[in-house]
Amino acid sequence: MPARLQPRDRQPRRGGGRVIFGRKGPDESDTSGVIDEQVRRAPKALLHDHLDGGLRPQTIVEIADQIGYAALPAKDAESLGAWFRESADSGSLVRYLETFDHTLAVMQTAEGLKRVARESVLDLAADGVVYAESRYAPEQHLSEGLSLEDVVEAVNAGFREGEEQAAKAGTPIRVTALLTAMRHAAKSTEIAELAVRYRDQGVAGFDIAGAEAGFPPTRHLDAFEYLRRENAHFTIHAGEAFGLPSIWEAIQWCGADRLGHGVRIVDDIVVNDKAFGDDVAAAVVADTDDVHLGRLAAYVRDTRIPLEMCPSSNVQTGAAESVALHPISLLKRLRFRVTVNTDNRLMSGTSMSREMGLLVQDAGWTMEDLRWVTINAMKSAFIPFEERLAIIEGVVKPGYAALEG
Ligand SMILES: O=c1[nH]cnc2c1ncn2[C@@H]1O[C@H](CO)[C@@H](O)[C@H]1O
Ligand SMILES: [Zn+2]
Repeated sequence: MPARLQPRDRQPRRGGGRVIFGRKGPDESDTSGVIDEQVRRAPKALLHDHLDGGLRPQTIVEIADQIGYAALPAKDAESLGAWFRESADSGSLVRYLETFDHTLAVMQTAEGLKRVARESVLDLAADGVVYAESRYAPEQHLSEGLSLEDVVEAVNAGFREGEEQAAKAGTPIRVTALLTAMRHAAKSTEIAELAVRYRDQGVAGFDIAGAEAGFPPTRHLDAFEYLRRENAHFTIHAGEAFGLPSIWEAIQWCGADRLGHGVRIVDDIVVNDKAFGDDVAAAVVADTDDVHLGRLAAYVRDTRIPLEMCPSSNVQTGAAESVALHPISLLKRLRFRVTVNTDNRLMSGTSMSREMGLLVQDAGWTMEDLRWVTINAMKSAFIPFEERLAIIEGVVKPGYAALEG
């Protein structure tokens, strides 16, 4: 029997009763502002954030106006932001992905890409993110004549400007790019080669994204085998809208370093002799002694494969019922290599602070848990080991220590 990792009585808390570093605040009814501020000030690391899913609504309106894009579903920033959140709330990944047509439309020029990239860095830095991997699919930005190289260089220029401005504003951040290939398309080897060509110029790795059902990871095996021969890093969106076969292929056929979402790994976990999905409410708070891992789930945990989990996004696409009942809390207690991410800040109306705040408020997470997932994320980042260590030791640990004091 594995050692019990958490006391049996830890139940998800809804609203009030928030916990700061494992203790309740002095006045329970008055801790929400304190914890929100603590979470915002805490150093955060983000591995899974789509550049084309994180635009400011105002920027979309302004660029659309400049380039004469007339198909926006709303004319002012506020209603446009609401439109994205509501449309993405469909319960289906395919419908969720349709909203990207409008963000991609304003990201077809070097100027547009650079602006979006710069602003995303500033927004993340202002939210307390100190390290981010930002992903996008270069093949989706070619409709106005840019080459793949033009796209990567424009985004990199925006990231560098954003980093400079953020440092000047007293919120230093390091941002690196992941190049995504779309899983329904046939450009993955070309994009993998692009990622390797720019590996020393701001690109840290590769990913595949898009509709999961019907497009298994092995469809892109050539790209993954090429990347492995090149000693390059990659993650795969798997186990979000499709279950275990997708995760198994991503790891055991393709050799993914990390999993994007991976939330359906719970399909290989039995809790109280029942499938996770049979009684999610009981499973998510179950005693870890009552949990049995199948071979794939055990492999993922044993080999410390990082899970890039995105609670709000999963609720919107129907991959999870709610943040309170999201499998991330059980996986955290089972000590999987769990990380917390935003996925698409625009479509979910979210930020790292909001995702973390929701886990505290709705699922009973503590600041200690947030520190743990932040260190998990830094350990799993695609930048070199000593640079990861420098951020953990020089930024994350002191940042949390200062909050605790
Ligand atoms: O959660 C997701 N699952 C699968 N694909 C996604 C998700 N979020 C965004 N994209 C897809 O990735 C592309 C490049 O950034 C986006 O254009 C979108 O189609
Ligand atoms: Zn994603």
